Amino acid sequence: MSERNLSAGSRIKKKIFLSCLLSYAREGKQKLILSVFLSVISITAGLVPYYCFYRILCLFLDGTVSVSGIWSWSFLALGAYAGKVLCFGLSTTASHYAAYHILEGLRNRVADRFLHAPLGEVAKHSIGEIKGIMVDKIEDIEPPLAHLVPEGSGHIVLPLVSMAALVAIDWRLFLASLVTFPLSFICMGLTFKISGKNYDTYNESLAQMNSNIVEYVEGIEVIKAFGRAGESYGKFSSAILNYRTFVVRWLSSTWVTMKLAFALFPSTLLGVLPAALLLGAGGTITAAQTALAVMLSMSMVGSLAKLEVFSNEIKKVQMTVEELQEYLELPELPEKGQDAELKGYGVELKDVRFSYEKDEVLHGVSLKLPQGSFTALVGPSGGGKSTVARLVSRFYDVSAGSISIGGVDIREMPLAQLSGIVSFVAQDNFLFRCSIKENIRMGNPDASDKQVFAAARAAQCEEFIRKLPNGYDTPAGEAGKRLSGGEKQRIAIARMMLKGSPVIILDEATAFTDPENEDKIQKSIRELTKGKTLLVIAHRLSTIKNADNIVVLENGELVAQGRQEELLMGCPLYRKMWGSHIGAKNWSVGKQGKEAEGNV
Ligand SMILES: Nc1ncnc2c1ncn2[C@@H]1O[C@H](COP(=O)(O)OP(=O)(O)OP(=O)(O)O)[C@@H](O)[C@H]1O
Repeated sequence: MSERNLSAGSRIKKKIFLSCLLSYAREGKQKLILSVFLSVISITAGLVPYYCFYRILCLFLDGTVSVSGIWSWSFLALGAYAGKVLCFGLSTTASHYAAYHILEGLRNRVADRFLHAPLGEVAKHSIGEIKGIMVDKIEDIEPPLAHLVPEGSGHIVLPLVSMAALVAIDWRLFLASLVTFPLSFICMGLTFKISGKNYDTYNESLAQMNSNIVEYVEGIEVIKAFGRAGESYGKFSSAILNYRTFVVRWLSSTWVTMKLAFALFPSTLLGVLPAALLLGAGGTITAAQTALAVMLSMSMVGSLAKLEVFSNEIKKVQMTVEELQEYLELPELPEKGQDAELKGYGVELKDVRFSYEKDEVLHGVSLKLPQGSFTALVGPSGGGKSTVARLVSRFYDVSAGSISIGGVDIREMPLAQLSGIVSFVAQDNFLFRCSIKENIRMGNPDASDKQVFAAARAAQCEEFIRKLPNGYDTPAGEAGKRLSGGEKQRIAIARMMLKGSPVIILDEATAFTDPENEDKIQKSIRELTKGKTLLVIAHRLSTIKNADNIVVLENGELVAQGRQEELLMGCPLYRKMWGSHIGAKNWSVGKQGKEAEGNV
């Protein structure tokens, strides 16, 4: 069991898991109360036919039997039975409604936590693990939740009423009904103890299996390319085998105690039947009371058996909620509630230090991006360029120092305000499962189709979108498979253009684009970002040579900054990078028999 799980587990023990669940029911709460109420009526109504039968028996035994008497008790029994069925149906409908509200609340809460947590916290969990908890585990608690509260409360009431009736007939009958309880409790306790011990291992092997499945499917291209199909399939199938072996062993370890508990707990008849017969034979109770005692004892069997199943289910729900707690309490980036008043959209980094884990990757970076300026961030790989971009977008908080926009520390403004101000286009861009048009419109949900098309044209998307089977209406999932990396990047740029935010960060945003299109996109970007604060990270130095300020970052430190001419004169690292870039360009253009320098 991981440390994270341990701490989450100990935290939840202080909370009552049921109240934690109910806190997510919101408008489903009234339905849940209604469901409990209807269930208690249903179960109590289920006892009425037994009572009616007892009264009919009394009529026979007393010699006062009449057709009208039998009819009226029979009608009452039938009416009560119909009421029981109706109330039960309404009760479970209401409880399913409430259960799905709780599931919705839990999923929304986890999704919201992921959105507000630092990216590092999200990255600690594999996709398989997250899918396992958000889809499967949460779904698994629906059936117990929908049946547990309404039916459970009804099944508690019925044995209580039956036992009270047994006390009313003769208290010894009540004691006799409890005779199998101690042994069944011992067996149940043992079952819980054995299951509980293995629950964390079960979760780990389930998460492992989920992760391997996701990895296998996601990495299928690499697996094929490197001829690792056999090896990867082996890893995948051994995770499934491990899971199966563990679960079978786990179930076998509790089989005997669980079955004994299930058999003994509802066996009230074992004590009540001999006791009722003895008391009846001795004349302490009447023959009708003897029959009623036996019927009452039999009426409890179903409820007690259900209660036992429910106790198992409750334990499972409790364990799932304990596990969920880690996600429900994922640390959030602290944020202010009210929009901050900014003095413009200039960005400033003051002595910024940052570590993803132990090692510091930015060592006191100070940088000013005046409003409306074009700043380029260049430097060797791993120097910290993308980290700066992620920090300005507040995917993480700085470890020391500060970042401000318009003179306000970005930690002092709500995340929604910041995301409205900053547009971030990364190298790998994600397309959502909706049409290409809607993917672009995500930049500004209020944009008209005309504005969406204009942004797509400016980002050089129009030509390839028109070639898709349904043009702009092609689903991105379908199109995603046939779009190149560069085309996906251009869609992300169109999205950014439509958003029109005052601070724009492009992190290798055109790296996959061919030179001809890149040139056009760069022109559009420059046109559309006029007056905006632009931060561009690029390896192709020709795309940023006209920047107002080129910042060279190496090993997490700012080595030099200035315009291209100044850096070529005063920064050996930049000169070397430029030389390599020109060399590479000469080589590629030279191959096509063109003049390189003229194009730079
Ligand atoms: N999520 C992460 N967790 C831990 N370390 C990270 C993470 N992302 C980046 N790093 C490390 O931080 C350092 C800076 O990485 P960063 O991606 O900012 O560099 P970069 O200059 O953008 O590199 P490149 O030009 O190759 O994109 C590197 O040493 C990298 O290994």
